[in-house]
Amino acid sequence: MKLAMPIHGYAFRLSVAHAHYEKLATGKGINIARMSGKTSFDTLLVSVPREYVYQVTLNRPDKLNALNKVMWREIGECFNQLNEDEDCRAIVLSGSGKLFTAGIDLHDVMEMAPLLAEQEDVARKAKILYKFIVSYQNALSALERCRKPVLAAVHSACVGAGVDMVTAADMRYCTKDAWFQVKEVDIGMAADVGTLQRLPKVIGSDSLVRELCYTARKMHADEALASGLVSRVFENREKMIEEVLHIAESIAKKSPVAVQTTKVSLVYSRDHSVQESLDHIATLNQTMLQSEDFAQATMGQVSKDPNVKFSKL
Ligand SMILES: CCC/C=C/C=C/C(=O)SCCNC(=O)CCNC(=O)[C@H](O)C(C)(C)COP(=O)(O)OP(=O)(O)OC[C@H]1O[C@@H](n2cnc3c(N)ncnc32)[C@H](O)[C@@H]1OP(=O)(O)O
Repeated sequence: MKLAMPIHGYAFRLSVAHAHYEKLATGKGINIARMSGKTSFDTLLVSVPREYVYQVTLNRPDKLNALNKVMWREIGECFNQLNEDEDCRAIVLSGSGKLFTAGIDLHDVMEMAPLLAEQEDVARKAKILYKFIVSYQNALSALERCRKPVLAAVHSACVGAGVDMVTAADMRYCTKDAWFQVKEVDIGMAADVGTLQRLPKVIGSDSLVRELCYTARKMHADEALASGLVSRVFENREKMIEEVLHIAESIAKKSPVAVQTTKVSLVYSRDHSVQESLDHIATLNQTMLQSEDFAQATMGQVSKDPNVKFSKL
């Protein structure tokens, strides 16, 4: 079948965008990303294992990747930068060492008490806490605000703030020894950086969400799969990373206009009515369907060409 596509006016240009980052080859054949803005992070390892695929690894293995103040800040900075990075089309989020993350750094939590004690008045104390909470919320919401799909790859354990974090990701995968724990009630608090807001939308069963959040019991990989928290379970971390990178790569080969508009629309639709969401995508696509990607991808389908290359976005 031949399809005439009005491609005149579309400049099928090679990307001339200025280089945003430099890839540095390492001995392992993985490229360490040097992004615009901050070039490296103290608590995160950022690499480019496949074309257009970034991997962000939580990297405090000695402390089981507990989220300390620096890591909270760097997560927000990193995902905000990747949102802007035209060389990034999909992101794999993983943890280094023994497990994915042990949640918030409990030493930081304990440091809060003397800080609050400096203030006598409840309103002044509350103001300090409010700023903390909102800045931590924003750090994790950066995963969701980032237009590039985020694929969380969880090995061994994902505790407390880790669950807040992965529920802000697009997809979740885990190893067969993995467990998830909404641990906040065990440290005497209601979760406040995403789990209570997003987990009910992810796994659907309100009853199960409440059980997990009130009891802080562990949910193991088989139950995480059955409940829909994760899409797939893998034998071990190595096999999981390999396969999740493969999924990310398949996303990165598609039109960035199509994928990123899809993410924006899915996030919007989760929080709005069907009609509001239909209006929203109609408004987006009245522009996006004029993109060169639409013409190129459609022609690729018609001509059965699986190797259409899309310009950077
Ligand atoms: C505005 C706030 C919003 C956010 C709220 C978030 C809330 C939460 O995240 S609640 C959950 C907090 N996390 C925990 O309660 C988990 C604590 N850790 C553990 O229970 C165990 O470490 C674990 C079962 C995960 C693993 O046990 P394992 O025996 O394998 O390891 P450990 O010997 O316990 O730990 C090894 C070293 O890591 C340090 N560490 C572990 N977790 C944390 C942590 N959350 N914060 C700080 N440090 C942690 C542990 O102290 C060991 O360090 P070292 O003694 O120097 O070897």
